Amino acid sequence: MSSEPVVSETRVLAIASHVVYGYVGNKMAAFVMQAMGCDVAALNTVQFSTQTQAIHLPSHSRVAACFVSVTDPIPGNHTGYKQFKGTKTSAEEISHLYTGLKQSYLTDFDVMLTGYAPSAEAIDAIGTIARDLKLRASTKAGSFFWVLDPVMGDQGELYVGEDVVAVYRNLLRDADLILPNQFEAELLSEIKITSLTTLQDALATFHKTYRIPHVIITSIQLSNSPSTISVIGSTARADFSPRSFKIDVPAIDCFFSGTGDMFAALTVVRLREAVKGANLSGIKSWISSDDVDAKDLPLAKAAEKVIGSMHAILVKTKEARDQELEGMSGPLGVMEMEEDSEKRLVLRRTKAAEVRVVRCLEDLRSPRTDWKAEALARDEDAEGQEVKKRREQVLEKGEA
Ligand SMILES: Nc1ncnc2c1ncn2[C@@H]1O[C@H](COP(=O)(O)OP(=O)(O)O)[C@@H](O)[C@H]1O
Ligand SMILES: Cc1ncc(COP(=O)(O)O)c(C=O)c1O
Repeated sequence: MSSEPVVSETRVLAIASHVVYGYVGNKMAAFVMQAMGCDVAALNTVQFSTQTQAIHLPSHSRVAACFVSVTDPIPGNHTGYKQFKGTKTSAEEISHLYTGLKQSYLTDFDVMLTGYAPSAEAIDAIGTIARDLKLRASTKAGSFFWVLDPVMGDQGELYVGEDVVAVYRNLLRDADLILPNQFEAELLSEIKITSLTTLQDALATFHKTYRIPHVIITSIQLSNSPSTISVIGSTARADFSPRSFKIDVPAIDCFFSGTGDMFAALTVVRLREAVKGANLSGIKSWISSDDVDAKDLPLAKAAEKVIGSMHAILVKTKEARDQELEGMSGPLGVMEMEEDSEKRLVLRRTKAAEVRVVRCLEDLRSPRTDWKAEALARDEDAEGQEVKKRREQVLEKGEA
């Protein structure tokens, strides 16, 4: 494993959550990008005590727009801590903070990375910032690239208001790369992904209808194999049809928090590197022709490295967590209040592991090279090729 070069001179505006404890949102993304040599300006959309995302509050109990104070117990499935406190940044505050940057002429960002935002209004405000940055970059013939992680939910459950979906759909046209998970891709494309064909249809919708040049669906269950996570990426061809690839990764039997943010941050770094720091905006400047095979796309090369780092770090996180949990199977009374018991209680209750990112800098910088992209065919293509092969065999036999 050779040490990888880090990206220099990349200025990123990162808009996502802040948590006091743990590694999700900007706590994860800003750390990763800074560790890899980027200058990061972090604008926080919430300030919470801990991760919360996987807590699925029913719509009627969703908390007020500006202040959150949730106490134990929270009903339903959750993978985060059962309680959290904190505040949400309003749309006005987000715009105000950006105005502050503009007034000081501090808007020369190469990339904007956006993650979780707490309301439709806040997401709208983020869209306005993206458009403004794009306009400013274009008037100076500069480069600007918006990586949009449309954080809305997972595995069939929304953890934002229903009004957020339409707001994201309105913003898609301005994004350069989107990073939905399977559920978010289905919500945005309005296509249920059940096969390679429907997957390609969803990708085609992003490219053709929304004119998004690049898409990575960060996790998808395509086959019936629960032991594999597929990462699917696509860069549009000149006619906006998908040119897609797949990278299969073994699923680790553990829930992690912050993996979406880690994936996004590493993608920013590795994509800049894959195009050798070139202007990311204007797909033509760094993808010369339609002949480039899907598996050789800069997006695919970047994704291979992203996964190479992530998988190594997640394996180590799981090992460390297993060690911590080892020997904790004895009875644990809620009344045991000494520090160790409290910690054990928290560990047991919290299903989502905090990724050990700060302890694994070497894995961030020198990704493993085990995961390779392969071009993705459409079901129909595969079927068509099978039919063609059989026809050729019949013809050969006939001629013989
Ligand atoms: N249990 C897991 N096993 C292996 N890899 C995982 C696991 N959970 C997350 N990942 C990695 O994290 C990436 C992003 O995860 P994903 O669940 O799609 O993020 P999110 O839904 O938070 O946006 C995946 O592409 C995969 O590489
Ligand atoms: C407040 C909060 N909690 C938890 C998460 C979990 O993140 P992930 O979906 O990447 O695991 C996020 C992600 O942005 C978050 O903002």
